[in-house]
Amino acid sequence: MSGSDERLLATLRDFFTPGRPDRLGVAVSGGGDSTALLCLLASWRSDGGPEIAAVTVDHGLRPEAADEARAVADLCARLGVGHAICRWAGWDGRGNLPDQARRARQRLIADWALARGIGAVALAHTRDDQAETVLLRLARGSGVDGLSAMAPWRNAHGIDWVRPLLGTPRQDLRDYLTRHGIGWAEDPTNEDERHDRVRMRKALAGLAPLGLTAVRLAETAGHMARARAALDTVTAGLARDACRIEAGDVLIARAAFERAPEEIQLRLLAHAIRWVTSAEYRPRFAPLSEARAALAADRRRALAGALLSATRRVIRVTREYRAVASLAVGPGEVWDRRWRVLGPAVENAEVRALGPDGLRMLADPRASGLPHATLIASPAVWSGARLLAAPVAAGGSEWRAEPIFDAESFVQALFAH
Ligand SMILES: Nc1ncnc2c1ncn2[C@@H]1O[C@H](COP(=O)(O)OP(=O)(O)OP(=O)(O)O)[C@@H](O)[C@H]1O
Repeated sequence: MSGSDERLLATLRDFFTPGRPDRLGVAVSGGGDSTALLCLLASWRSDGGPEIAAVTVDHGLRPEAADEARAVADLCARLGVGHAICRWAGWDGRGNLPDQARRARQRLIADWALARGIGAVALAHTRDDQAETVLLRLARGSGVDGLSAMAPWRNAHGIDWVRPLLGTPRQDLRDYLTRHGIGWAEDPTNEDERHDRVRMRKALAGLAPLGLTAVRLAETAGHMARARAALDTVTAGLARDACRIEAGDVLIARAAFERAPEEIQLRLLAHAIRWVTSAEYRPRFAPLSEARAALAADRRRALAGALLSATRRVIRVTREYRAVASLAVGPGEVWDRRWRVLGPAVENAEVRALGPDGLRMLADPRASGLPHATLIASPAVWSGARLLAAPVAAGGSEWRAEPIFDAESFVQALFAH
């Protein structure tokens, strides 16, 4: 084994120390990076590394894809590594194809791992991928979170995704394969200049003589990741000390909020909005910053499906009625990803927002003490235009609204990065 091979193996060992899993999944596209990761993990396995199993997703989008997946299967057979091919046949011809393909791939790989009791899957992103990501994020005006680029570890879809090669140059992996006479597939989209990432890769070559190298950009990502973790910790502290959950709303003690630095205020608001709306992404900076200024001036703002309002003592982040006005599910089903309304079997019963009409039908609309905005966005049971129950707004019926959300998760999610 050459010294270069030894260094690559040491990278893997260091990455997984402490906490080396007994079994590890590896996602292999058949490209150079993931083929090298597969071979390195197989080599480590025979020297004390974890058991491994490999998976390839055939998106069925390029004619060569099936052959490439078979080539990975052949290589795995030679290495004595179990391998599965998952096929994606889900594209409906609409939407952003690369994005849909990536999401489908993640779900397929996670399902593959979960079905085998594999808790962690390794991806082969390299230092060059990291540097390209930083450049792409710079071009979008990202802040600390965006510039921290890809995390070496993250949990999603019920499994851990790990990137042990984030500090390794792509060329080192290609050299490794060449040294060992192992071939790989070149994905033609990696040369297609219609992709921003490809143009960034080419631009990097021109920027390197100015000192803007992949090494430097990856270092920036590392600094930003540490800063991000610190900011998240402070935000979580504020969430723990100054926030409570009421009927699914986030209530923030205003004095404590206003004492916090602007960056922490923005992070807490973004987190509260995401939590209340179950959104995948945080709101964009400009409208978020504008909403913060509006609150400081005692004005309300609707943002990304949430309604933000302030009284003298409390900032309240509520689900916006307009965002849920057209949602309808059967009793017992999840409504707005947040509530499940349960009650007696009634034909034609439907769960919809209470809305202003429903609120007017209540005998005592003020009984719960909750604000108007919270009440109209709360789940209610309807039969056509007839209100059967409003379990959040008014008790005393056979119907109850079970929160799907967990109030504890509001603080805990901030520690999850
Ligand atoms: N079709 C696929 N099947 C399984 N894993 C994949 C697939 N595509 C990508 N991956 C995994 O995700 C990682 C990142 O994907 P990305 O699209 O950036 O890589 P890639 O261009 O396919 O390159 P490579 O295989 O050389 O890493 C890959 O390194 C690999 O671990």
